[in-house]
Amino acid sequence: MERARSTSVPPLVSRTTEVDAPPFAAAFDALSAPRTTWSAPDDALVLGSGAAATLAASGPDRFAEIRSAAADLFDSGDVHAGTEAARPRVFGGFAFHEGACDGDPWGTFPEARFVLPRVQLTFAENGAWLTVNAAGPDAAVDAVEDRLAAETERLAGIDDGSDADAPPRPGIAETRRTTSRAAWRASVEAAVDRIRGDDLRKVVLAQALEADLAGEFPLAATLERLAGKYPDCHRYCFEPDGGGSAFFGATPERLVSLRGRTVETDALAGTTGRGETPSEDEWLAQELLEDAKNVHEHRLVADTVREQLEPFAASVSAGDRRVRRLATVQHLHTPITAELDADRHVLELVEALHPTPAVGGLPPDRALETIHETEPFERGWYAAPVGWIDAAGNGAFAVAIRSAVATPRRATLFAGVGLVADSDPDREWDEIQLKYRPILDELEAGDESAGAGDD
Ligand SMILES: C=C(O[C@H]1C=CC=C(C(=O)O)[C@@H]1O)C(=O)O
Repeated sequence: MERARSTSVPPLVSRTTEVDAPPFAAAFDALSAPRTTWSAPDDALVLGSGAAATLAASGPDRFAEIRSAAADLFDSGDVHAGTEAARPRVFGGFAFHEGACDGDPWGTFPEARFVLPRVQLTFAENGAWLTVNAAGPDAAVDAVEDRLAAETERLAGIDDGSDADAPPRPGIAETRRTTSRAAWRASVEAAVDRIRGDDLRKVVLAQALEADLAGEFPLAATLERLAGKYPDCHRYCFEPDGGGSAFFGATPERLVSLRGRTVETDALAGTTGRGETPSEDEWLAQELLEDAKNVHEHRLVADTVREQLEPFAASVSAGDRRVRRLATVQHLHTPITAELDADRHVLELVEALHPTPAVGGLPPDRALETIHETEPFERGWYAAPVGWIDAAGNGAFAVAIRSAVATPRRATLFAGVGLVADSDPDREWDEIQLKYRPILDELEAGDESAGAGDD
């Protein structure tokens, strides 16, 4: 069994001060790799830089190994934080399944990797906070306090970029699909046959789209634009050691958040487009709420999430099914909350829930087998859990959809759809194109872009 590797070991020293922070994009550009960003509708925006400790793991025990490495790291913390959100956290994610990072563009992404940032800038409701973390035998309070003073000064000297225009979108020179329309039709028909044959109840099949960029990819500006357009989504960005590429996105799907014994999660599945007018939007939403295929596809997710939480919970309750409206699509959404029956670590819940049938399928083993046999690319961290963990075992995780891996001149986008017995290949193809839009819109540079055609 491979053990989680920690490049640094406790003790952990962490100091925080309140700062006047520059705008997010200016701070992001000024900080060094590996950089991490995390932000959720009910959470502070955190920007991490460097690694005071890196926890990595692979294989079937990767969730447990990260949990135990994080417990070791946080075990002997000497932490002074001015506010809850600025306390040290490790940020990172997991591969969708074992072996999912064996191939392009995932070469630099381990199957599980969490980083305690050396420098953590937190934009919270009660102000901006700068945290410096150190871990390992050489971690010393004096050195951390000196570094905090130096980083505060450095932050104050960052040009806030207010005189400069945000860098433009890079434009797309060329795109390549992993899956032709003919191959897609054949795959969907084969999956639907399996579902009708009782072998499978649901499977989520995905595609990837590789885009050669016409100009340099402006990561900070892209993250800032996504934040403006998707304020209700979880936004995330992870650079592997040394930087050079980044996995990022804006996902509407929370996997799980745990604070104390209170769990919040979402069932999100079943999709339609946006209308041209408010009344068309409303009509589409109503049709989605009543559509038997989408309701079935959604119910499988909501029921499974509830069932998976039950063994941990004193109570589980689900809200009404509703429509979640995003900039490019509308989804069926059921919010689910639970109270745990005992203290648990958030990664126990992550492991139990992933992959939900919103990104895997049912039964899970058969769905994963179908995904392996069908998809001609590796999912890597796409559709997998990304988020953070703190010293108390609290944390928040999102499902990394509406995402891409980007290097300065290339981006690979991912999108998938849930298939049930009456799924139609062409409608599902169109849905995939809609799900590329959040990232594609940030890559295309108006008219001069080649864009992603229909076939
Ligand atoms: C797998 C994806 O979306 C999932 C989440 C919401 C709705 C979905 C659907 O309607 O098919 C998918 O289950 C994706 O965006 O790549």
